[in-house]
Amino acid sequence: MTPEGQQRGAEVLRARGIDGLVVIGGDGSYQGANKLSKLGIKTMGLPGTIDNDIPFTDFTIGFDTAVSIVVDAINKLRDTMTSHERSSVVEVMGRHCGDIALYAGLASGAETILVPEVPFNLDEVAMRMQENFRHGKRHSIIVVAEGVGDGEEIAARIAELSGIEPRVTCLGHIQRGGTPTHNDRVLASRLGDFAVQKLIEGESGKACGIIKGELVTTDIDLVTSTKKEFNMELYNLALRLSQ
Ligand SMILES: Nc1ncnc2c1ncn2[C@@H]1O[C@H](COP(=O)(O)OP(=O)(O)O)[C@@H](O)[C@H]1O
Ligand SMILES: O=P(O)(O)OC[C@H]1O[C@](O)(COP(=O)(O)O)[C@@H](O)[C@@H]1O
Repeated sequence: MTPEGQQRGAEVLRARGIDGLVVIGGDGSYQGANKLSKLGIKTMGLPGTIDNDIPFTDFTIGFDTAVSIVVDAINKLRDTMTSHERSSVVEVMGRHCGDIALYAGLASGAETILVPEVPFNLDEVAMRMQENFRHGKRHSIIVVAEGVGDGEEIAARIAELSGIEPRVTCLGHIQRGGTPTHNDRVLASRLGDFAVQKLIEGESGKACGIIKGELVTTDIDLVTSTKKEFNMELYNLALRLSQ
């Protein structure tokens, strides 16, 4: 947004007597909130994105719901994969962040999880599928974060390398809609209340988050200039459990 647009935004808020603003969103929303705060509007950011890609919070509002939709879909797919002895590539959202793939893959016992944060080798994936097949496990679920590449292309390459042709399911915008989980509702309620409390106490230019169950605020400048760290511990756990 242009500086004029930001200035106009601040003027409109003042003219309407709005003395505090809670902005819910991701990086773009936080940039806007930060600008408004620097123009004298008391502003707090709340992390709202299905991707869970905002640093200084363990979870973002919407992430739990998206993960639960993916887990539900994989549970359903697994029934046919086992009965028909097939494999599936499931493409999930997360253009730059593999958290949806990681949490949903771990929760649903996916055999392989491919995320943009961790380099991978499709030869190894294919070899593992063939080995499993030889040992009698004739189905496989491969969860792919969209940031890694196109699910169809990945499936085609796996078929070439392994001789096992996976079905592809791209969950797309299904992951973004529907009824929020109770975890998301509780998180949103707690964070919303906390943001308003902090505004009343006079804080501004901060983003609210939850770290190890505790509600925290962090300077928006720091949040927007930091990349969220990928949880390698969970990734390695998923890898161990799938072997
Ligand atoms: N520098 C900025 N100043 C003011 N508003 C901004 C700025 N950057 C982004 N925005 C506004 O924030 C909103 C949300 O940003 P967007 O990138 O679409 O989503 P997200 O918050 O999920 O990253 C947009 O309407 C955009 O106009
Ligand atoms: O409609 P598109 O362009 O595929 O966009 C979907 C994008 O939105 C996201 O779901 C994130 O959206 P939110 O930050 O609004 O939750 C990404 O995972 C995905 O890349």
